[in-house]
Amino acid sequence: MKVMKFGGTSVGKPQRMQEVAKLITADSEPKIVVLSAVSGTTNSLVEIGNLLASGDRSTAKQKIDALEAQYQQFVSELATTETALSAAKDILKEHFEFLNIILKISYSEALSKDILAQGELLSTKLFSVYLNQKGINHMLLPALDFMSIDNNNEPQVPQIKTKIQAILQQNASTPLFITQGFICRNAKGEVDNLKRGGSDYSASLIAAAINASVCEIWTDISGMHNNDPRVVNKTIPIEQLSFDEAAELAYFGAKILHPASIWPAQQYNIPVKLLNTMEPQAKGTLISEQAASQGVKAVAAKDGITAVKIKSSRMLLAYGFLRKVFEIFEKHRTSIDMITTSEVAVSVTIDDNSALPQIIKELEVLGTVEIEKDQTIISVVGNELAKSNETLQKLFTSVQTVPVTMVSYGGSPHNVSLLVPSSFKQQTLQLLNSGLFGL
Ligand SMILES: Nc1ncnc2c1ncn2[C@@H]1O[C@H](COP(=O)(O)OP(=O)(O)O)[C@@H](O)[C@H]1O
Ligand SMILES: N[C@@H](CC(=O)OP(=O)(O)O)C(=O)O
Repeated sequence: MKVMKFGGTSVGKPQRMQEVAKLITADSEPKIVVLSAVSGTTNSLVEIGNLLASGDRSTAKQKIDALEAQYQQFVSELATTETALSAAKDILKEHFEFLNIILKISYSEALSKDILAQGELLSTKLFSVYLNQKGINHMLLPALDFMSIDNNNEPQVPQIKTKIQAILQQNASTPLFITQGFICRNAKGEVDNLKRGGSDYSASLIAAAINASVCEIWTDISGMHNNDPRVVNKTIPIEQLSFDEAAELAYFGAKILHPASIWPAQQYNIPVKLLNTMEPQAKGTLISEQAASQGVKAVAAKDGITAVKIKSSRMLLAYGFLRKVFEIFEKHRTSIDMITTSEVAVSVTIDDNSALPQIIKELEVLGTVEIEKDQTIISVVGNELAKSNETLQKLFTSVQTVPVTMVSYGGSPHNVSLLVPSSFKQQTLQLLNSGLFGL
């Protein structure tokens, strides 16, 4: 059995859904198909939630109506029989009535998650209507029946496994299951989600839970590219990556994959393929245990980083100092990305500033604290990067003109990270594209 995940752009138009139907029926292997929301929908739902949170119900109502009008147009193109059109319109009625009811209820965090879940519920149900119209045998598998996270927002893999396997056993003759990416239930049993872009994570978790033959992530580009195609002019696809390399790239900003989407596949050794819905013949990228070759594979950038530098003469020869620093970040549930130390100072980077004022206050007991906001981590990812002197030499020669504020290497042999002011991000990615890849 395999897992095929289609992202927002792959189901973003009625014609795209028709293409997806062809791709999932191209071979006879049983499959679980994971769909994201139609592209743009989750952003609209976020806006609606934010408007409700700020008490602006009338603009929220306008947004809901505009979204409904888009979906009415969508279903009028997708459904070509009266039965299908009526089924699709019933689905829209149900979900837009729900959004309109929410307008009247007082806003809460839990309600905002319910709002966000409407995108994936709509896309999967409408796709199911289309499959019925085409006479394609399938079953809708509600993600809220099996996908769950614990108190720390971590997926509960053993429970997911038990639940999904029971459903599959009860429906052993069904060749095709359609389910929602992104959405799940939290420890309180409420509707929740795996964070933006989380459908990749859903797919990988499902692939791990059913021990799939492969986890295919279908998107709008032919695999992982060597650099961010939204930022630099020329990029090339990478044919093969190891799990470790792919995880580094996903974590450090390659938007094609959700940051956490690799570990479930890696833990259960399930190959992941990145493929293009618009160009299904293209090779894409195979992600597996094996790294194809040594050397640099790709560069990625992660924005919205803050550097925190703690200087203390007391650090000199003081054991336990780093523990005290890390405990403060841990207490405020703020994870650290990069770390560098010298004898008198330690610098770390964080991507979540929500607890920064309290963190600074507590760090100031240990030493002087300097903060640098609007930074970007540029990660150069590959296999055994430092085995070749040439790689490091080329890397640092490339970025000679950039004011690099931190450098990190050694945490893994697959990553060299540089911290640069965000205003230098594009220039740095471009310089590395020429210096490391000759592009
Ligand atoms: N290194 C990279 N390789 C490929 N795509 C990348 C990379 N970095 C960023 N991207 C962007 O990721 C996009 C695909 O991810 P995403 O928009 O989440 O797709 P989907 O909606 O299908 O899940 C591509 O269109 C591309 O612009
Ligand atoms: N719809 C969700 C989940 C997701 O993964 O979407 P996509 O596959 O289009 O990145 C989001 O926009 O965050």
